[in-house]
Amino acid sequence: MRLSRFFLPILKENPKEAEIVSHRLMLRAGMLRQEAAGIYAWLPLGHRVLKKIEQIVREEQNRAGAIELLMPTLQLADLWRESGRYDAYGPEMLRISDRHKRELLYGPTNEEMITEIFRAYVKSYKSLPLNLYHIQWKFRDEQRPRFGVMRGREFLMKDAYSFDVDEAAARKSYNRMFVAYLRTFARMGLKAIPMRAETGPIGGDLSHEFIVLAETGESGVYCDRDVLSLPVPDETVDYDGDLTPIIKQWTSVYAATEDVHDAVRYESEVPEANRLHTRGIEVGQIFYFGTKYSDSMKANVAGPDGTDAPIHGGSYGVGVSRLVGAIIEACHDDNGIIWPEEVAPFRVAILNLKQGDAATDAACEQLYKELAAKGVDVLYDDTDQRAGAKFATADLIGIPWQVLVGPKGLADGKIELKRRSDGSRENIALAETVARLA
Ligand SMILES: Nc1ncnc2c1ncn2[C@@H]1O[C@H](COS(=O)(=O)NC(=O)[C@@H](N)CS)[C@@H](O)[C@H]1O
Repeated sequence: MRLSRFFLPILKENPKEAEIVSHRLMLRAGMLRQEAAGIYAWLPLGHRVLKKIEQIVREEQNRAGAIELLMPTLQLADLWRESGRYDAYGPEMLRISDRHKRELLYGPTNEEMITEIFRAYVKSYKSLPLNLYHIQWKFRDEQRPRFGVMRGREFLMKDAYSFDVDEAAARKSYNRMFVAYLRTFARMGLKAIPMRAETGPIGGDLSHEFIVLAETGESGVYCDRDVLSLPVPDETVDYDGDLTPIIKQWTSVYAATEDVHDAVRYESEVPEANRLHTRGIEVGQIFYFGTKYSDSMKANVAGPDGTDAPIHGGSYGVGVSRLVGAIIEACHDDNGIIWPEEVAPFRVAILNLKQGDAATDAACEQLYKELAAKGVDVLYDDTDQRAGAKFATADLIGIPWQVLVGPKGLADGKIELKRRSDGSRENIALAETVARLA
């Protein structure tokens, strides 16, 4: 992409409404624009990151055996009356009536709808286990939307729903999602710690929140520092195998959100030096809720003995749009964002330090073409800004690799390669650059 033809409305000043660094940087880096309280337009740079995050979530859900579909954002109120949640959900629910005065709502979550889809088609235990998911916008009329995408009103969620014949099978589905979440967040360069959590309006009695430690996080957390160095399963993990050793390893080290914190256990189990009481950002939450929805909505299957019984369910959410902010909270410095390579909007930024100089322009064009031909996401700053402004922009928007091309270096056949994450620079031969970055 040529920056001269992109749409990147960088802000020079810090927007006053931004209270936390991720909100500030998303606005300054031209990633996001507020259209209403808690409702955002995703500008091109932000949209590229959102899509990269979404794709990692999708890949790990698919690897764990979940099957993608897409449910609508609008749902019939009557569907929620079946489960009894229509009134229970409270003011966070956006209630809508259409031209025929039919009562609808903008879905805050989809347990009822996925249960309706399931019960319409699945009648036998032989079709289980089943895990269906989608990546869809949600609406929750938060009292106080704040911190940008961290607590929005319209936000993007991956929500998966598992269906099993009994609790034992449902716990296996839960464990598959637990492991998939460990992998998902690690691939984004995050340390997200699974912590025992409250179940709240979703229900059930087993839930883990996946928390990224960050001072600005809304969740208070207590954990044993050792949990930060546990190994994340690699891509050879066998989702059809026994995952309990992994779950046991990750749940035997103390880690709990403040609403389920057990001070006595914490004090007795966690050595003083290992105690970590801090804050964190909840980037995902998983629930086992048994027959909560299948009872009320009559989602039954015939068991091996032929008798009908309600399925055992679980739901598994990831805050896809919240993750954009969470990653910035975890990966930034005074100059701006530092994108982990897997989610960066572009992998390489080419900075032409003397726009208009024939040799420099030619070298940049050549590099741009060759890198693009190798499928590398490149942003070529071909604007007529002076070099200092180009450095500042590249640092602000957090592109992992900067290729600095100027007449002095070119005279020796060299360019300067800068790594955004640690600021390290090295002079390399122009001819080597593509091989280094492709
Ligand atoms: N207001 C919000 N703004 C941005 N992200 C949010 C918001 N509310 C929740 N999320 C994200 O969505 C994830 C899942 O939301 S949840 O309420 O915990 N879980 C569910 O809704 C279940 N139905 C999972 S399928 C959360 O972990 C959080 O990362």
